[in-house]
Amino acid sequence: MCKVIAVVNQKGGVGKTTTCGNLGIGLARRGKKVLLIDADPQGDLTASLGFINPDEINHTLATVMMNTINEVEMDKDYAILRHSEGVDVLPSNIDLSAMEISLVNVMSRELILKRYIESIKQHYDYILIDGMPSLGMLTINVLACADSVLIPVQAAYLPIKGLQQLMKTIVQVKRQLNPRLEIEGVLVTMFDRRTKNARDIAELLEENYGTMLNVFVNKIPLSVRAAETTAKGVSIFQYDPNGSVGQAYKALTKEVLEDERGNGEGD
Ligand SMILES: Nc1ncnc2c1ncn2[C@@H]1O[C@H](COP(=O)(O)OP(=O)(O)OP(=O)(O)O)[C@@H](O)[C@H]1O
Ligand SMILES: [Mg+2]
Repeated sequence: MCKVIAVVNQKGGVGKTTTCGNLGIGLARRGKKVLLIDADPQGDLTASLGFINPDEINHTLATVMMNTINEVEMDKDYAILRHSEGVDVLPSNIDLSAMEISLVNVMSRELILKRYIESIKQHYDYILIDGMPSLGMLTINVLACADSVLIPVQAAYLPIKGLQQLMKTIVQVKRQLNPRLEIEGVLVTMFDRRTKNARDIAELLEENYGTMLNVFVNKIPLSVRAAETTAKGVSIFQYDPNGSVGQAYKALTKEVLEDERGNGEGD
């Protein structure tokens, strides 16, 4: 059984891409067959995995979605790139912006990505989707095809309003498009335990959302190492396996896998 996890938050720069890449590679290191989908026209996930010029890639999520709309057959490897650390990557670039705009005129436009995912999911244990910082039609597509949502939240700043808006969208998608959508959890990122502000925000999150949402026990510490990996095109496990961020993503991977076991699946 394949599980599709959407990494989503309409707030920018909260650690979505970093989490998607490192959790995905973390799961692959635990023997899982993983596909990472870059669903952001910025192409950050694509670039951070070492495919440094996303705009020069011809076959991307945009062409995959266009082919899906036009019912053009694709083989299962169409547009898929392979990363040296054992994950498959479906890249994106600026073409995805035009794609999102053109969705306006398409029938069942919320479900295009879902149609594609259904056609390839038998080949994977996990599909992780890196969302863009907006709640537009692409994000709706991402939520409509996911089994669960992982919400990274930056420890320095808690946008309660933004989270409420996100929850509202998730509830709407659940009601109208995807009844089985669940919350995987809220992940505190860039956590600096030395600052009172960060500790307060972590506490606030627990207090306000702890009963409704699963707040991951493991927080991702603030560390320049996390940012440095991006430039190297590798995961934190390769770049700095024993550092605090590597350990935290390893623990997060374990939490995600344990959750699976709790549902009677997993390794
Ligand atoms: N734990 C961390 N410690 C320090 N810096 C981090 C950490 N995690 C991510 N960063 C850096 O913070 C910036 C934002 O992270 P990232 O790109 O993952 O966020 P995002 O939510 O995907 O952003 P966007 O909304 O633009 O897609 C990046 O420069 C990244 O390298
Ligand atoms: Mg990103």
